[in-house]
This record gives sequence, structure tokens and C-alpha cells, in this order.
Amino acid sequence: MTNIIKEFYDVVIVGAGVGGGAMANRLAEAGASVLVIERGNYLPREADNWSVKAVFHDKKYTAKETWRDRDGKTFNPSTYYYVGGNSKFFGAATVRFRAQDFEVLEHEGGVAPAWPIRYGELAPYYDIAERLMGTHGLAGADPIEPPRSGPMPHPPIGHEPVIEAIAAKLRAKGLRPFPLPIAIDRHDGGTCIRCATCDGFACKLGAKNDAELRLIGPALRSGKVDLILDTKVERLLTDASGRKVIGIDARHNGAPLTIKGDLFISAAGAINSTALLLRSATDRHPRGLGNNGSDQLGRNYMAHNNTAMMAINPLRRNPVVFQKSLCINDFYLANTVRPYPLGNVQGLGKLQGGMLTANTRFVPEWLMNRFAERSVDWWIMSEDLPDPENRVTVDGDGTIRVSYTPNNLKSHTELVRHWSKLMRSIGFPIIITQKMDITVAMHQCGTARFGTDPASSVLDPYCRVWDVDNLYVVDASFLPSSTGFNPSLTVVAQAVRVAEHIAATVLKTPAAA
Ligand SMILES: Cc1cc2nc3c(=O)[nH]c(=O)nc-3n(C[C@H](O)[C@H](O)[C@H](O)COP(=O)(O)OP(=O)(O)OC[C@H]3O[C@@H](n4cnc5c(N)ncnc54)[C@H](O)[C@@H]3O)c2cc1C
Repeated sequence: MTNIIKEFYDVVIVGAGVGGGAMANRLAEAGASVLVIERGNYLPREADNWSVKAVFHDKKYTAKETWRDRDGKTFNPSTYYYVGGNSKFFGAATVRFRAQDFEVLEHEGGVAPAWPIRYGELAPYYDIAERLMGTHGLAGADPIEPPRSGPMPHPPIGHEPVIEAIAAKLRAKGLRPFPLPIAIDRHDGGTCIRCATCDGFACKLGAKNDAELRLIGPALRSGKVDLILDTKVERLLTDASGRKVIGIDARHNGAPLTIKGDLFISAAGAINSTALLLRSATDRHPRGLGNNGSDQLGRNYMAHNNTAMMAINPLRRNPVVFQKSLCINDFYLANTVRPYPLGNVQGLGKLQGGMLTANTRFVPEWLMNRFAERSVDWWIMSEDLPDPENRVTVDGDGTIRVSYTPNNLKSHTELVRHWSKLMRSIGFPIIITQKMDITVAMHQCGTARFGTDPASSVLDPYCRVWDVDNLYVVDASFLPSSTGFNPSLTVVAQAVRVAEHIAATVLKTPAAA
């Protein structure tokens, strides 16, 4: 439902994903009038939500959009434009970054830079973020867990017997597997049925704790936040001085719409926020908003080195349904395999044959189905590093271009190799891997990094654009390093921190804790 909207708001938020949702959620308590503008609509709850054919082959829910790569080759990004953004399809792993991620961290392929804040500054906001998202997990179980103030909001969801047996075998080999922190509605009275169509699918039951259900929904119910749908923001309008955004130009169902306001938040996702700031160029900001001092806007694009792995025992069926319950961080920092960080391993939503064949049509689906019935599946994720030449730009015809060459690959290859070896040693002799390519922009980040120096960053430490007084960016663009973890909890925590800052310093009313 689209509210009747006003012509002027105290705060205008572009995008209803986890960043925009968290911001709206917190500012709803601050006494300001808030508008969220979303280019998509609500994702319908229907049978196709759980159909491999609809989701992976027909790409029914994927954005109908074409981007270009560095060489000008077009591709269809697997990204989602709905209330809730990409979190409608996320795997709900809601993991804190490590204390070490906020410091300079040396990798085999280069250096991950220090953040302008330390972990301790974000820790209280991680507490709020876990509460907002409804995370299940076990405090103290992760061997490299950063300090935290108390237990997770909900207890761990537990492992199915096959996963429990694998965890025991890994423990026998000296590893320290632990329950993956996960945001699903699995507490007493919750609606989650632990099905196989969670990670990569939308939840037909509304039992996955995505941004629509946990952040935007409560904000709207407060009666203090308006939401307008099917409205793509095309430009941020600045005043003659260039220091102030005064409004946005958008297309609402194709028709032009202008909305004015006092404070503007871009939360359109790392790639779309970059495109929006670039498209808002003026004489005062010839290279786009936030790009005068540093020329960093759009640069340092990161998305992780990601591999999906099937570890198969051809002689034994695997009856597991929900396997996204286990996590391994033994290789996250310098480790016994190599003296450098390698990354994180976590259970992947149960693979079904058609999911992997969607992009590799030469493999017969019946064969993949046989494998999937006998596999345990993993998501292997390693940090990629900021490189100014990996960048998001907008071509002359308005098309987004993502120029990206993966880096720090040795660490990822080592992790995949070592995990394959481990899987073979515990009874899974056949390994199939698929490395994610540029179309998989699910962990996009880094294109408007925050920092203390306007010469090398786009945002200040509270995510305000350096050379525009009333413009903030609160999606995954702000990350100065991608770390080796899923980003959404950190995006929520940072948005909560920024909302509190805005409420206290600009709106002069403390946002609720
Ligand atoms: C299959 C999949 C699995 C994932 N699994 C996990 C996981 O387990 N754990 C985890 O932490 N992360 C996971 N992620 C990543 C996670 O979903 C994202 O990091 C997170 O949702 C990003 O949030 P965001 O607010 O930065 O951007 P987005 O989610 O991209 O939200 C941006 C919003 O802005 C809207 N928008 C864009 N441009 C405009 C415009 N011009 N005008 C108006 N509106 C606009 C979009 O429609 C969207 O709703 C997964 C993602 C996918 C796709």
C-alpha cells in the first residue's frame, strides 16, 4: 500500500532495504516526519516463492535490469528491488564482524585498511541490530567472537542429525564449529518451519526476518513513517551552493515526482547509491555528489570471493532439510593452513539440482538432483580487497557499469582446497564447486567508504557525505573493507548508530535504544 504522501518531509530515505529500513525504524521514534521511497513494491507471497524454476531458471523476482562489466559485456545482476531489498532473498546469517576487521589486516593478496571506528564503538549497535533482526545463536561459541555484552536474543536453532554428526567429526579433527547466528522466526510461537527454501528464496510464510518484516513493517505501524512504492529516485537536487540537498526527482510509476525535505539518506544499495550520487552531478559537483575531494565515489567495489560447494557421498542419501546452522571460523584469521586470513565457511541453504544447473545448462538436471540428494552444501566466503580500479560508474546511456577484477584469490583458493580435503577426509569423496561471478552482487559494498580523511573517503565517520551537509549514505557502500562475513547485520548496526547521531545532533531528539 502506498500512503498519501506530503510534498515535504524532515527526512527522506531512498531505498527500503536493511540500511533504509533500520534508519526508518529508528527515526520513527525521533519525532520527525519520515518518507521512505522504494523503487519496487511488496513481494507477493505465493507458491512461486519456493519454486526453483521460478526463482533460479525464470528469474521471476530478479531485477529486470542490465548492467555492463569492465569490457562492456552486458549481464543481468542477481539483485532484488522490493520492500526489504535483497534481504527478501537472503540467507539470514546475521554475523558480527571481528574486532580485527576494524584494524589493518594483512592478507596474502594485500592489506585490508583500518576503519575510522573500532569494533567497540559499533558493539552496542550490534546488540540493537541483533534484537531488531531477531538473531538466534550462542554467545561465546565462536572461537574468534568479538566481545559482546550478553546472550544472543534467541537460542541457537540446533542442528539436524547429519549436520550434528559433521560437527562432531570436525571437532575430532581439532576444529571449533559453532551455531551460525541466523535471523529466522524460530523462537517459541514463531512461524518458521525449517524448510529447504530459505537461503536464496523469499519466505512464503513471512518467517524469515528480512527488512520488510523486522524494520520497515514496525516503522510503518508506528504511524510516523510514510512509504511510497514503485518510485525510482533519479537525482538528488542540490542548492546553488552545492552544500545542501533540497529535494529528489523521481519517477513514480513512470510519472515525474519531486519531493522536498530537510535531510536525505541514500540507502539504495552500494551500486545504486553510487549511481544515484553520480547521476546527481552539477557544476558544483561535476563528478557526482561526495566526489569533489577524493574521487573515491564508486571506487573500491567489493563483493567477496564466494564459492558454493557440494560435498557428496554417492553411497548415502542426505535427508537434511535446513543445513544453514553450522559455521566455521578456524581459518578466518592466520591459521594452521596459512599464516594469513582465508575466510569463513558456513552451511548453505540446501541445494536442489536445478539451483546449480540454472547457470550451467550443460550439466543434466537429473544428475545434479542425484548429487543434491547426497550432498552437504557449503558457502565458502573470503575477503576481497579495496582496489580503486574496481569501480561502479554510469555509462553515457545511463547503464550501470561494474568494472571488477577479483583479488586476494590465493586465500580463497586455499580455503576451498583445504575445505575439500577436509570433506573428503570425513566421508564425502566427490566435491563440486561453483565460484560466484560478477552477476552475483549480493555482498556488494565499499563504493562510498567512510573515513576520517575527506581526501580518501566519501563519507565521514557518521556516514555523512563529506562535501554535502545534509546527505547520508547508510547501505553497504560505507564499508572500507568487505571482511570475510555476510554484511547485513553490520549495515543495520551502522544505520542504527547513524540514526542515533542524526536524532541527537540534527533532529535534537534521542532515537529510541
Ligand atoms: C541470495 C542472497 C543471499 C544473501 N544472504 C545473506 C546472508 O545470509 N547474510 C547477510 O548478511 N547478507 C546476505 N545477503 C546480502 C544482503 O541481503 C545484503 O547485504 C543487504 O540486504 C544489503 O542491504 P542494503 O540496504 O545495503 O541494500 P539493498 O538490499 O539492495 O536495498 C536497497 C533498496 O533500495 C531500493 N532502490 C535501489 N535504487 C533505488 C532508487 N534509485 N530509488 C528508490 N529505491 C531504490 C531497492 O529496490 C532496495 O529495496 C544475501 C543476498 C542475497 C541476494
